[in-house]
Order: sequence, then C-alpha cells, then structure tokens
Amino acid sequence: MSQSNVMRVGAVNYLNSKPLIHRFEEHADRLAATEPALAEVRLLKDLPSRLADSLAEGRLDAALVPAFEALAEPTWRIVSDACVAADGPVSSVKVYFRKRPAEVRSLALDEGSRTSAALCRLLLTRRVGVAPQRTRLAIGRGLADTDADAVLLIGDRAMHEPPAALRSQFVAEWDLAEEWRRDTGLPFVFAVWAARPGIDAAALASLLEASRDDGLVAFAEIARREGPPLGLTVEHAERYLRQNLRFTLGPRERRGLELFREQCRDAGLLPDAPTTNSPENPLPVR
Ligand SMILES: C=C(O[C@@H]1C=C(C(=O)O)C=C[C@H]1O)C(=O)O
Repeated sequence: MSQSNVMRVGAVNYLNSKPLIHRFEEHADRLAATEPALAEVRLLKDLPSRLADSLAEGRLDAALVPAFEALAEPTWRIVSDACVAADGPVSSVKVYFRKRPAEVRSLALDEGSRTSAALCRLLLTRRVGVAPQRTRLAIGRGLADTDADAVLLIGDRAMHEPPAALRSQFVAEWDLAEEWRRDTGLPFVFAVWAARPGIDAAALASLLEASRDDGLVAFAEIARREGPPLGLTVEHAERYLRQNLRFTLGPRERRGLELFREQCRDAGLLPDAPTTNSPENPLPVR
C-alpha cells in the first residue's frame, strides 16, 4: 500500500477492459464499510504496457497487466480470477503481413502490448522459424506509419478495418487468439490483475470480482456508452464484449496461460526460474 493508505489500482483504458471495472468506484465505496484496505481506492487508466511499468516502479499497488508481464515478474501475485481472454478470434489483436510470415524480417509492435507482442514472436518462431528485427509502433500511429514487414496492433485501434487501399498492401492477417486456438485448442489470456507484495489481496479480489460480475451483465449498457466515441456501432461493441472476449480465468484459460508460459520459456522469452503464480505458486482458485 502507498504511504497515504490509498490503494492505487490501474486498469487498461480499452473497451475490452470496461466490463472488469464496471461501477468500480461504487463497489469500492460499498466494500469499504467492511474492508479497511479499501477505505480509499484510486482507479487510474493507461495502456497495458505502461500499467506494468507503473506497477514495477511502485506508482501503482495493483493493475490489470499484460499476462506476459505477470508471468515474468516473480514478486507479483495474480489476485483475481477476473481477466481479459478469448477462446477463438478476439478481433482486437491483429498482425498484418506485407510479406509471407516466413519472409518477415521486420516486425512493428504496438507500444501498448507485451503479451500479444510475445505471442506474435512465439508464433513466428514456432511456425516458420523467423525472429524478425523488432520496432515499436507508438500509440498515436497506425498501419500507414510503418513499412515493417509485419505489424501488430491491439486494443481499440485494432478494431477498425483498415481502408481498402491500405489493406491491399497486406498479403495475410492473423487474429492472434484465433491462431493460438488453432495451434493449441485453448483460450488465450491477454491480461490479469496483479498486485505488489503487501497488498490485501483478498479485499482487492472481492472488489475486482464484484466489478467484473456486474460488468458481465452490463454489456449492452457498456457498448452504448463506449462504442460510439470509439467510432464503433453499439452492435459491434456489444458483439465484441459478448462473443469475442472472456472475463473469467476458468480451468481452460488457466491451461492456456500455463501453456503460454511453457512455450515462452522454451523460446527463451521468459526465464526458466519459478515466476508469478507458477505451479510452485498456483493461480487463484475461485
Ligand atoms: C485483447 C486485448 O488484450 C490486451 C492485450 C494486452 C497485451 O497484448 O499485452 C494487454 C492487455 C489486454 O487488455 C486487446 O487489447 O485487444
């Protein structure tokens, strides 16, 4: 906990995370009556990659972080079974190829991503044996701003179809959760709630679970509020929340996450050492 007894919680600022923080402040106020750790909770929103950095640097006490970072950082705990996952196409994590995957030498990676960036590298290595030079695609940039052979886009900006003229530059397109599912038969977990040591994990978990459970029955309301400002129809936004995404770390999601950890270790993207919530330190059970 920070010195002032404020619990600083960071959430991803994409549409895909809204159901996880539905009426978060109201739930925090209600639970504060019985949970002293929740007496003062502050919610901040940022890109997933920056949330992981802020948690690592002590600017946050807990955050919805890229699953890859949660697996990499041994001192964090995954504190909730609320997550951002997909069991089939996710529709907001796309790789656009200017060359056939086996010929890719340069890869531009969305600045907001850590998990999808690792998954993209993993799939390219495992499927076609390439390890391209990586560059960063800054958050304000798009497909037209890079001439990399392949480009990873995630989140809200990946939900819009590229205009036809731009699209014609690309020879292939991967939806990474769909590709993962094709190879493994399992869901893919993009983000999980992680906390620094010393945080009242049980109190925080009750808040995260209450918000998520409320969000799960509010897709229509969230889509109406959040879709149009992003340039999405309400129907599109609701379909995305309802059909593409999964918000609970169930047994299959856990298996997907463990397999991702194993494959990242095999590929040298994660250390061999025990990491967060590894079998030595299991994932939270509902
Ligand atoms: C499904 C998505 O999941 C996000 C992808 C992340 C990543 O690649 O590191 C991190 C957090 C998630 O919110 C998306 O942004 O489209």
